[in-house]
Amino acid sequence: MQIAVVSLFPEMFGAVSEHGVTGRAVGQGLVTFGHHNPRDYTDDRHRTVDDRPFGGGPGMVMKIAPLQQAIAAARAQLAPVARVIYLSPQGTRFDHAKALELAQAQSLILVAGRYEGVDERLLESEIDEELSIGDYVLSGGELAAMVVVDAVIRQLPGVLGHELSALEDSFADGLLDCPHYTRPEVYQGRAVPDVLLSGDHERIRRWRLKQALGRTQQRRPDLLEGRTLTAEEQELLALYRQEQDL
Ligand SMILES: O=C(NCc1ccc(CNCc2ncc[nH]2)cc1)c1csc2nc[nH]c(=O)c12
Repeated sequence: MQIAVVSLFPEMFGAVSEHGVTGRAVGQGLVTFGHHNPRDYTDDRHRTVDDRPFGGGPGMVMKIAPLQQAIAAARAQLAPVARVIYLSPQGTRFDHAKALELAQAQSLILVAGRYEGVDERLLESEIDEELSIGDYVLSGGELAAMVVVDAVIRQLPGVLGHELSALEDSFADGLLDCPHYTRPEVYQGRAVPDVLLSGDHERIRRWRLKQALGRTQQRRPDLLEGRTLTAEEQELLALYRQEQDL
């Protein structure tokens, strides 16, 4: 997959392109990662990328031309059909389904805004879709773009160790994750649940599924609404509630 970002702060993206699983994917060439700074496409001495809003009001708006030229440069570098996404508080909510969908694309161009946003005519002429990562106010689109990059790269074949880990990623099957433990077996008087030390893999599988179901119901009941529970899951959830005196 080819990814290009259009941003005034390209150096921010090192967080995903130079570290961890995503950094390794870039290093291995599973993903190519480029960036284009609209400031490099300005033609005035002050390299102006923003201007005051028509109609007045606070803040500044990003000018069309530098963005459009940066996007054109990105298009020129990528495979012909690139999906162009603008990260925006006005966008549709990014989720796992969208990450899976974007992972099918041959190339992605992610446009991150600053200031109050971009001239609407840029959106009309260049952007295929707008994505938000949630209902809170960020200082720009870069962090949101990195969230999208990380979630999408993880879904590419060959990126994660054994394929199963992507499937086991409980968001993939709509549940929150179970608790995790590692050495020591007792830490400051707190012991690891015996079941995990039992070596009984079926018992461990059931315990983990019970915990995932119970925690999902307690913390994110909305995730269970769209999900039919198997007979085993219903049984385990009932057990969890008994154990928690729910
Ligand atoms: O560029 C982003 N944010 C910068 C930003 C933040 C606030 C405003 C000002 N909005 C005024 C307003 N809001 C409602 C009515 N009027 C403009 C731009 C961003 C990209 S994706 C994303 N996902 C979640 N949160 C985000 O902030 C983002």
